[in-house]
Formats: sequence, structure tokens, C-alpha cells
Amino acid sequence: MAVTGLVKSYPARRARRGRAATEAVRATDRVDLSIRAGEVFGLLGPNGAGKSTLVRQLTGLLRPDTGRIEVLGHDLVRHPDRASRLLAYLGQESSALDELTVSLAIETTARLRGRDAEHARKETSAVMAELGLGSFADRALRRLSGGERRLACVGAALVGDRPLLVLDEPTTGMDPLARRSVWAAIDRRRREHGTTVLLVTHNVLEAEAVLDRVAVLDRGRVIACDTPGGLKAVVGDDVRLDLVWRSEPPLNIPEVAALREHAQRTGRRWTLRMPPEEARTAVAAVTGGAAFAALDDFTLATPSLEDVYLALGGRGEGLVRM
Ligand SMILES: Nc1ncnc2c1ncn2[C@@H]1O[C@H](COP(=O)(O)OP(=O)(O)OP(=O)(O)O)[C@@H](O)[C@H]1O
Repeated sequence: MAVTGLVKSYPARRARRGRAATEAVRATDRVDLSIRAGEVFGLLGPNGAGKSTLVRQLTGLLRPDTGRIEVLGHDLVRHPDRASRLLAYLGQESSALDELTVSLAIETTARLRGRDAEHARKETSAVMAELGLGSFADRALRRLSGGERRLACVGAALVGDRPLLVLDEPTTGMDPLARRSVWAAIDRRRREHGTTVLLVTHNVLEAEAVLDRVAVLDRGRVIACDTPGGLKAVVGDDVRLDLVWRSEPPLNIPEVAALREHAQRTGRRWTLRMPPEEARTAVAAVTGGAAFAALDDFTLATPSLEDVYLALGGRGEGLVRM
């Protein structure tokens, strides 16, 4: 899949009937992306960066001002109607199938994607088992909790064997168990079916395990694009040390007082970023002596995609490596 020079602007609006005026925004600003077949590709970026606007153009739901979108040899700007045959899209909004039961919603989706009745039924029960949806099978989507409904919508996105899955925040509102089943299902589609997946997510830490490459979007522009490993090189070798104190940190201990200077403090938690050698000394200091009694928990971690994401903070020019 290739995107070239994609631009989409939302026009300015004058204030009207209690609605505030909005300025014109260039939500996608000359975006170029090339996603390989069979790749799980992540789109990261802060709120309002343009991620949803970008994927809605890729799915034929929103017409770009200019630019090209090519999916499996099809020009989706010229033929947006072809998108529904090539890809399954899970948007942020709730589904149009809200009145149906979970099993009927998934089965209907499979039928709409061309499965015969028997195949659709089989595929529905397989996906429901895979995602742990069995106990909700006969409940209407609109009577489920937010996380449960989201999981059912993921189920619907997975049937019909579309070669491209476009998933916008698939795990929103889900508990850890449900999230895990979604990541596993995505990984399985890639491994067993060679499915290409475009994933928008804020759940950077969890998604990292399934992502082959990542683009970071900021104010409509791609400011970085690389493998998770390549992006992590941006933050260097620094490791992250998290210290959680039971109550007040023992500042009378000189080593603790020294760490306080560099710590980012959130409630009882101190977060420090430092070279591995310094981190080892710091861990020895807080776990060896009197400080240990005051410590509730600690973790030492190598850089994650989340660290990259935070470190980029809009200063990522020149990091794009396709
Ligand atoms: N229908 C619309 N009309 C006008 N402006 C819009 C519209 N939809 C989005 N925008 C603006 O376009 C920009 C990009 O929005 P978009 O929803 O694509 O961001 P996002 O990266 O998906 O954010 P989030 O992480 O919060 O979902 C934002 O500045 C947003 O305010």
C-alpha cells in the first residue's frame, strides 16, 4: 500500500448557534507512506495529530484534497468504492450493527464480505472463541459495556479474510485480558494469512510487540518512520529507572537526595532516565541500604517505543527512514 503527497484540510468555521469558531486545519500535510504486504504498521501520534483523518482517507470514507492512495494495485482516490472489497476498517465510532446480537453482527459482516451461510457461521464461532466473546453471543451490541462492544467490533473486522485490516484504536476501553486477545489475533492474522495491518494506537507499550514498523505523526506530518528498534536508537542507550516509595522518600540518605534532583516526580513515583552504568549504581544504592525499607517497588527498563514517542515531542525532523 502506498500513499503519496496526501493532503486534507478542514475549512475554518464561523461561530454559530453556541458552537465556537474553528480555524482551518491541515489535518494531513503531504503524507508519504509505503506499507509492505504482510506488515503490521503502526501509526502513533498525539491527539489531533491527524491519524484518524489519514486512515479515513485510506478507507475511502474521506476524499483527500490532493495525493494518491494505492492499495493492492487499486487507485482508491479515483475508486473509493473498491475499498470495501480490499480492506476491513474498524473506526472509532460505534458500529451500525448496534441493534444486532454479537453473533449476528459478526455473521452478517462475514456474509456481507461474500461468505456463504455455512462458512460465515463457522468463521463467526471461531472468531468469538478466539476473542473470548462466547458469553456475549446472544446479547445486543448496544447492551454491552464499551470494552465488550469494542471487542465484538474487532471480531467483525476479522471475518471475511480481507488482505488489509485498518484498525483505529482497536483496544480502547478494554481490560488487559481482552487487549491481549486482540494483539494475539492481529499477530495470528499476519503469521497465518499474511494479512497487512495498519494500526492506530495510543497503547504503545503493548502494541510494540506486534509492530514491524511505525510512523509517528505530528500536526499532520510524518515526523519519524522506522522499525521500533530503529526508532529506539533515537533515545540512545539511556535506561529508565522507576522508584515507587511507600510514603515519603528518605531524603536524609544522601544517595536518595542526589537522585531526587534528576527525578521526574508523579505522586509517590520517581522516574529517572540515565546511562545503564549510573542506573546500576542507583539501584544498588536504593536496594542495598536503609532506603530499601522505604521502597514499595522499582523497575529498570530499556527504552520502549513510549520513550521514543515522548522524546520526539515534535522535534523529530529528519528521522524518517522508509
Ligand atoms: N470533521 C472535522 N472538521 C474540522 N476539523 C476536524 C474534523 N475532524 C478532525 N478535525 C481536526 O483535524 C485534526 C486531526 O484530527 P484527527 O481526528 O485526525 O486526529 P487524531 O490523530 O486521530 O486524534 P486522536 O488521537 O485524538 O483520535 C485535529 O486538529 C482535529 O481538530
